[in-house]
Amino acid sequence: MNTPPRLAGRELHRRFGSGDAEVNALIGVDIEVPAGQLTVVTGPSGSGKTTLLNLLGGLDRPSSGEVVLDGFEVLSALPEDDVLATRRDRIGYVFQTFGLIPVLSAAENVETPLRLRGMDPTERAGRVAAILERVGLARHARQRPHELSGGQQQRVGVARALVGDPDILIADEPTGQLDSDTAATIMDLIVDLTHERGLASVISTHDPLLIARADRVVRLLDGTVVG
Ligand SMILES: Nc1ncnc2c1ncn2[C@@H]1O[C@H](COP(=O)(O)OP(=O)(O)OP(=O)(O)O)[C@@H](O)[C@H]1O
Repeated sequence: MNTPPRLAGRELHRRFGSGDAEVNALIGVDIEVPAGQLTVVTGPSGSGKTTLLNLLGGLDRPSSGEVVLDGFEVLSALPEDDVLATRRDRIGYVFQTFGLIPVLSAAENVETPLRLRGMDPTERAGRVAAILERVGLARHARQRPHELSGGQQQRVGVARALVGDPDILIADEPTGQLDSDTAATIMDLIVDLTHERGLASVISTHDPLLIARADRVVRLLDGTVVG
């Protein structure tokens, strides 16, 4: 029997607005995001990439269609509290603009999701140290975001996304603010962590060099999959 994909979108439609102002951002999108693979969503500006990632990550709900976990759990139909619990326990998010809290150190930023879970301080400290080491920032743990380069800030972002040991990673244009060399190193890190940890990773990008590193590519145009 085939293993169902960790994360899938089935016949996803998302409409915004109504009447003359109605926008069909997604029109019947199917996507599979298997464990241990990096799936890249690409397409021109306005093609629906952010809308799709927001649905897959439980940050928004489809107008119709389903987001399905492990072949049976319909994330898009769960009550809001259960969506929040799934997001907290199973999904890590990386943002284009890093999303770090300026007054907190790198380690404190990474620790934030563990605090929200109520994890005890000793376990928190161990987990934070381990993931900072893995992303190459052990020596920068006490620095604040403004003391770090863009690439280092995004490493903090990746560490924060993964410190809680999620099995799904969602990243919307994670390298959009970075120069091309730095973007490549962040992409390599995401690819390696995806394979090491068996993550079902889905990221959006315009960058052809980054698309080339994907295990799977989904191309969007005007809200539909074109290849
Ligand atoms: N909240 C919203 N209200 C109205 N229209 C929206 C909303 N969010 C997205 N859209 C529209 O849906 C379409 C898809 O937008 P989306 O942001 O998903 O595209 P994208 O491929 O991520 O673009 P970019 O590469 O520029 O980030 C666009 O026409 C956009 O204007």
